[in-house]
Amino acid sequence: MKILSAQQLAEADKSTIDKQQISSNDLMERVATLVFERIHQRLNGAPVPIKIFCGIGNNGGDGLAIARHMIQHGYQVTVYVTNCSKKRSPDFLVNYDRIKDVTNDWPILLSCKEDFPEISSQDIIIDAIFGTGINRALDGWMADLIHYLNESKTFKVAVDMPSGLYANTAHKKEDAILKADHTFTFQTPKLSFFLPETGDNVGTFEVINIGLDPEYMMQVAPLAQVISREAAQNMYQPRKKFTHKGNYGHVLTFAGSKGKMGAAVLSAGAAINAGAGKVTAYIPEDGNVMLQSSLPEVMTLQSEGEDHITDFEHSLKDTVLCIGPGIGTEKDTCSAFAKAVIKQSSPIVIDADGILILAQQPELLKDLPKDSILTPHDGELKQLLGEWKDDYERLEKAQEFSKEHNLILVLKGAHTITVAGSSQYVNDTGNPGMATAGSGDVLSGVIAAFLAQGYDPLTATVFAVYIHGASGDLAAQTYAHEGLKASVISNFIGASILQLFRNPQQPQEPQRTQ
Ligand SMILES: NC(=O)C1=CN([C@@H]2O[C@H](COP(=O)(O)OP(=O)(O)OC[C@H]3O[C@@H](n4cnc5c(N)ncnc54)[C@H](OP(=O)(O)O)[C@@H]3O)[C@@H](O)[C@H]2O)[C@@H](O)CC1
Ligand SMILES: [K+]
Repeated sequence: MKILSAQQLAEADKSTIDKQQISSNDLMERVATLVFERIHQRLNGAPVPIKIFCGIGNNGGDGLAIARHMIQHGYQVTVYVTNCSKKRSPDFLVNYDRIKDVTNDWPILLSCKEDFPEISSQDIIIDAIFGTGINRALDGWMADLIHYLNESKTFKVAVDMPSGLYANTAHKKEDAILKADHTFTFQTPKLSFFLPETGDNVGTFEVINIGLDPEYMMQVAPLAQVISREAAQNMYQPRKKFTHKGNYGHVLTFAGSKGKMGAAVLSAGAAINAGAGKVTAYIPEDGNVMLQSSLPEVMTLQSEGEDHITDFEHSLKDTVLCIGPGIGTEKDTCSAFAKAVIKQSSPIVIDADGILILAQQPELLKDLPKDSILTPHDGELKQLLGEWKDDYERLEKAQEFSKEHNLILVLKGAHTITVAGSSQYVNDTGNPGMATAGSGDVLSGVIAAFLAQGYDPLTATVFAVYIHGASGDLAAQTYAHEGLKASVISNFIGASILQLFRNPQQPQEPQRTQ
């Protein structure tokens, strides 16, 4: 699913009105009806007090139209309009009149702090103050209103966007932004929903298809793409019947050191669990017993170094190299790392200490095969790119780095973002339980396994990130977030691939009858 900028959404809006030969107010009515239906499905006529706060632009117009539908269906609604400017949008004005036709009264105008209504914990707040048209930080009593609403303990639903939030530009820390519990957003999610500095304002969100011009939506170059289940289904490459392990590639993991042999077990184990035909773990000598007893399916090669890898003399022909988990940054490990990456001609997966070594020896970057994949967490990313001032600069710097070195960057986080040149792919699977030691080692093994099975580097990466998150989601259904650990996530890889093609309505287990 594409993520568009606020400006692109306004263009899509215009194009829809032209092509579908409807008025902008017809489109607003369509949107408001769709939001109303979703709210009605959930509330089912419940007699809860609902307070709808409307701005004076089109987001406010949406709010007024939603309010009208709710009132006509018997809901207990009070409508407030933030009287912050005389410049009201034409569609706001149409709906301002229409609601009066229904209630025989004008909505309550708010013009200063003293006008703020009392809010009880039973209320539901619907926020239709600002949407994609916000163009500067809120100030004065409007900022106070947002803080006032945030302080209330009530459930808050945002229309299109939480008010005060920009769709795709950076905020200052002190900006007033509504903290919604749920957001109904129109046509495409906004980039700010996925970024750590702003994502928490959105709560859970659902994207409502409001039928914007399909032609525009098809041709527009998005800011980023969210990898949906459908996209992941299309990436999957089923195995063919008359094949053997040689058809599914050979992964060589270069991982582990004394005290961190788990990283070697996890990356090699994940590569096997994600379908690599063969996996060899290249490890320090002392780790051999542990690795062989933990992973009988995996072959080993040992470095002469007993507690860390000190050398690398092996051939990498027809092998996918996955390098870095738990290797440390000893001097001889760094030279072994350099030897291995220089030898390799096909894309390499580089994680953890491997990224730190690259940051220390940036001259190695030019020796990396094109489309090699780096999977840094933010600490490692800062070593590569330096500090950034906000989430957007982080993405810009990552894009520049990716273009300059012809590499794919996997920016790990709540919504992992894969950056390949100017393209960005936002992952929507995964959960906070996956913030656990070794989770990244598993991801590197999964990416390597898909590369080995013949997926192109970008698809291998984006698909692996999706499957890794989906494995964590499935595992969390049994283990809860707290009980998740990296080896458990790895054991759910197969189940998450199966789940890709299961009907979501289908029960996962037979219903038990007592
Ligand atoms: N895209 C689509 O396809 C569809 C979009 N739709 C809906 O339209 C919404 C976008 O509507 P919109 O463009 O009218 O902008 P909106 O968010 O209501 O605010 C604009 C007003 O805010 C003002 N303003 C701005 N910043 C301010 C500040 N800091 N402090 C104070 N004022 C500030 C600004 O005033 P000005 O900058 O001119 O002073 C202007 O008056 C979108 O989110 C969705 O809900 C659907 O109805 C149909 C399909
Ligand atoms: K809003």
